[in-house]
Amino acid sequence: MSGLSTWAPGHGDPQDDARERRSGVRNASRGDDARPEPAIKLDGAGLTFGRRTLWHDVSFDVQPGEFLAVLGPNGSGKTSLIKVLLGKQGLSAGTAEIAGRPARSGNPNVGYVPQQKQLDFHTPLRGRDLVRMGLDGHRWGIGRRSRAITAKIDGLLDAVGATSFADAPVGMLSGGEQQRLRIAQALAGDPSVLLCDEPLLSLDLHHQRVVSSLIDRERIARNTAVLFVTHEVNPVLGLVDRILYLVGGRFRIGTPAEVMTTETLSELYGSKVEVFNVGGRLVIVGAEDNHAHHVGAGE
Ligand SMILES: Nc1ncnc2c1ncn2[C@@H]1O[C@H](COP(=O)(O)OP(=O)(O)OP(=O)(O)O)[C@@H](O)[C@H]1O
Repeated sequence: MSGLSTWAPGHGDPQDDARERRSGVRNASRGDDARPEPAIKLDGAGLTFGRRTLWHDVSFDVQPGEFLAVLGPNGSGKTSLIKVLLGKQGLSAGTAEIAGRPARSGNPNVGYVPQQKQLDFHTPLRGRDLVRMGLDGHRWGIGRRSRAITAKIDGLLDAVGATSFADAPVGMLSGGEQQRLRIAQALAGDPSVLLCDEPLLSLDLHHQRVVSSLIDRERIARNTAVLFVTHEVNPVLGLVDRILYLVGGRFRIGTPAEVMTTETLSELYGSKVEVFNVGGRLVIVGAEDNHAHHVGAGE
């Protein structure tokens, strides 16, 4: 796998400069003294299942406060990357670190929004219980009823627009309503790294905006690093600092302006892919036609 485009912000693109200011990552990227520990670091990482190599030689850092979108066709290994960072999937090669330590399961500094799965109708929990499960018990002394906990949960429920169904059994809620609760749950622990697997799936346009800007506010307020897997980049295009694009064992990483181009994506897919900017929205033509060739690459 080759990642030709390494992160090199500050090429004079005003949008890039704004992104750096928002995320406060300028010093980190230029090797100044104030360089923080990367929130996420992959070094020579590879993942192979049997004879199939999903990706290899993946090296990149995500800085605190950075918003990285991960794109790629079905089966390109996006969810597997998240599983590695959650410590649920071991690498075949290389290392994966969260804040300087090997990725491990149960890390309270990592928030996770899983790919959507409808909860069982009989799940014996209310919405607010689900959110409460995301609180770090050590910090909040879970078990004690505290006003601070209630206020925290109420604030999160309000932020995702879930107050009106917070006391309903979760299994009875729609997919989008459950998804908003999962996002509140993932944010409840004030994570320093937030891993989101298709968090906008099944949300209507209004709630896509609500959820994206909530995640972004959290990123800014707490300098949270966000790794955001999505098939649809447009809802977060104005928020992302960089894009990691995986296709058939290859990848590119860079700013949206670097990665989301006809030239870069055609090279990555190995066939003609066109990127059009239509009123600020990116329309990609040809990628879905071509990805089938690449899903099995490396086998
Ligand atoms: N534990 C495993 N053992 C064998 N194969 C696996 C395992 N986990 C994932 N795979 C395979 O790896 C490939 C990539 O899966 P992954 O879920 O990471 O892709 P993805 O890019 O997230 O796809 P999608 O966009 O469809 O969600 C799939 O073909 C999947 O079947």
